[in-house]
Amino acid sequence: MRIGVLGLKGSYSEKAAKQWIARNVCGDDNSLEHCSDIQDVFSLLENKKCEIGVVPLENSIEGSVGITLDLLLEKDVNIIGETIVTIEHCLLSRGKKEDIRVILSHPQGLGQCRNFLKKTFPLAELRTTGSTSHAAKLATEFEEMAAIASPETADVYNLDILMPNIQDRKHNHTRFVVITRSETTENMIKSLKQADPYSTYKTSIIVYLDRDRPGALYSILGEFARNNINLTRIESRPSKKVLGDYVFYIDLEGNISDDIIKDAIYNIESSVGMLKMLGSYPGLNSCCESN
Ligand SMILES: O=C(O)C(=O)C[C@]1(C(=O)O)C=C[C@@H](O)C=C1
Repeated sequence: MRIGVLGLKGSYSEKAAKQWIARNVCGDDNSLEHCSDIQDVFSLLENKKCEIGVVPLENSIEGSVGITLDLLLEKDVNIIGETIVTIEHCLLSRGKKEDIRVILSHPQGLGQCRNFLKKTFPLAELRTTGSTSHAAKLATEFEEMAAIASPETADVYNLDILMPNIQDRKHNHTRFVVITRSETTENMIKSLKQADPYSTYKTSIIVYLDRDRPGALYSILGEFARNNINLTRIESRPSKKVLGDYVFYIDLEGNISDDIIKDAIYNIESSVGMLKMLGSYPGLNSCCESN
C-alpha cells in the first residue's frame, strides 16, 4: 500500500503514518510517498498515486491545521482512522546557538514555540517551511540557520540538538487523520486489520447552515443532546464566501452504522444547507492513547 505523508524522512507526519500502519495495516508491503506540503498529500490521493494519506488535523497548543480542514471539505475524501503523536520540538543546527540568525519550521512548529522564540531568539528571522523535516534539511546549508523539528531529524540530517523540548507547553500532541478517496473507502476499511472490538468509534461531519437564524446551531447541537450523543469536537471555519459565514466541523462518539447516529445525522441534514459525512473510524480518547 502507498501512503502519502507530509514532509521528508523524520517528519511528525511520517511518524504518525508508521504508528498507524503498524497497528492497522495488514502485511508489510507498504511505501511512504513524502510530500512537500499538505495539498500534495491530497493531490497524490486524487491522482491515485497513493491509497491513503496521513495529514495533521489539530495540535494541543496551536489548534487546527486550517489547510487540512479546508481540503477535507473541498476534496472527495473520507477519514478512516486517526492517530496521535507526542510532539517534542528541538532546536537543530550545524552551528552554535549564539550564531543563529534564522529559524525555520512548519507554521505549527513556530506557533507551538512562539514564547520560546520571543524570549530566546527575539532578533532571529523566522521562516516557514512545508514541514519540520524540510526545515531540518534546509538548516544543513548554513550554520546561522536552525530548524524546529523532531529529535529524530537531527540524526537524519546530521544536525546537533542545540536545545531539546522547546515547545511552550510540556504536553504537546498532534492528532493526525488517515484519509482515502471516497470511492475506495469501503474496500480500504475491509483490507485493514480488525479494529479492537472495544475501541470506541468516532464520526466526523462538516455542516454548513447556509442561512443564519437564531437557534440554528442550537438545533443541531440539540439533536445530538436529545439522543445522548457525545460531541468530542466542534469548530467553526470560514466558508470563504463572506466574512462571518462559517462551516462547522463536528466530531462525535459513535459509528454511522448505529441507528441513533444515522437518524440524528439524517435529521440534521434535512435542516441545514450542506452536511458532509467525513467518516466513522476507530477513535482515540485522549493524548495518552496514541497508537
Ligand atoms: O512538519 C511536520 O513534521 C508535520 O508533520 C506537520 C506538523 C503539523 O502540521 O502540525 C505535525 C506536527 C507538529 O504539530 C508540527 C508540524
